[in-house]
Amino acid sequence: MSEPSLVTRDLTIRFGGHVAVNQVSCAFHPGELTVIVGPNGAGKTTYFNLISGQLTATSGQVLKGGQNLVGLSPSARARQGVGRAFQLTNLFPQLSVLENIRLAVQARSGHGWRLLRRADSFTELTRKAEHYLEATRLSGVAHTTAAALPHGDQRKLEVALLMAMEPDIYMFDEPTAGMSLDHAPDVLDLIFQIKADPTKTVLLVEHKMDVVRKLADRIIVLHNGELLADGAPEEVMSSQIVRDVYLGTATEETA
Ligand SMILES: Nc1ncnc2c1ncn2[C@@H]1O[C@H](COP(=O)(O)OP(=O)(O)OP(=O)(O)O)[C@@H](O)[C@H]1O
Repeated sequence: MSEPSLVTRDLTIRFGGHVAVNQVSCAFHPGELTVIVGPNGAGKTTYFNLISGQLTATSGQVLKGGQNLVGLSPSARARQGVGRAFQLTNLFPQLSVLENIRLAVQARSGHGWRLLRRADSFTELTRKAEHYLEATRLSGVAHTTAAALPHGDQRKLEVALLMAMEPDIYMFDEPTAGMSLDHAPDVLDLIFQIKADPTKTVLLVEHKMDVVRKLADRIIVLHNGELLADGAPEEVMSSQIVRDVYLGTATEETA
C-alpha cells in the first residue's frame, strides 16, 4: 500500500474530565475514501476538528508528510493541503458563483484575497475558476449571487471552493445533511469524482447508511472517543461488536 497521506497518532482531547477523543491512531492513504461512523456523541466531529485544526489536541499528533500539524491554525493546515468543506463560511454571499470560485483559486495561487490589477493573472484565474464551475456543474448559475442559490447549489459551491483550493486531503462532515433527495446525488457524484483521483485522500463523517455503503472504501468506527473498528466496509458492518454498539440500532433509524 502507498505511504499514508495523513496519520493521527494517539490523538486525544479532554474537555475537563471528559475524554472526547481517546488515543486514536489511524493512517489514511491516497486514493482511499474512509467514512467515520459511530453513535451520537462518539467523537466523530471532534476527531475531524482535531485534524482540521478547529480544536487543538491535548496530546498526540496529526502527521502529514512527517510534519506534526498540531498547534497550526485551520488556515495553516489548509495551506498544508488539509481541506475541509464548511457550510457557507467561505462564501461571499453578495458575489456571484464564478467570483466566489475565482477568489478561492486566487487564494490558492498565492495572490491572497486581494483584488488583482494584472489582467493576465485575472484571465488565468478565471480560466481555472471556470474549470471548477464546470466540474461541479454550476455553469448555469455562474452569474447568480451565492446568497440567491438554492440550498443544493450552495452545497455544490462549497465543494467547488474546496476543489479550487486543491487540497490533497478532503474532509466532509455529513455532506448531504439537510439536502433534498433531488440534490444529494449531485454532491455524492462530486465526491465520487474526487475519490477517483488516486492522489486524493477523502475523509467523511456520515450517519446515513446508504451514503456510507455507496462511498466507503474503508470504515472506521468511533465509540466513546475510541477507535472501535477499522476495515473494509463489509467486514466492519458485519462485525458483531459494531452491530452491538452501533449498527444494530442505528441502521434502523438512519438507513
Ligand atoms: N467543546 C466541547 N466542550 C465539551 N464537550 C464537548 C465539546 N465538543 C464535544 N464535546 C463532547 O465530546 C463528545 C463527542 O462529541 P462529537 O460532537 O464529536 O460527537 P459526534 O460523534 O460527532 O456526535 P454526532 O453524531 O451527534 O454529531 C460528546 O460527549 C460532546 O458532548
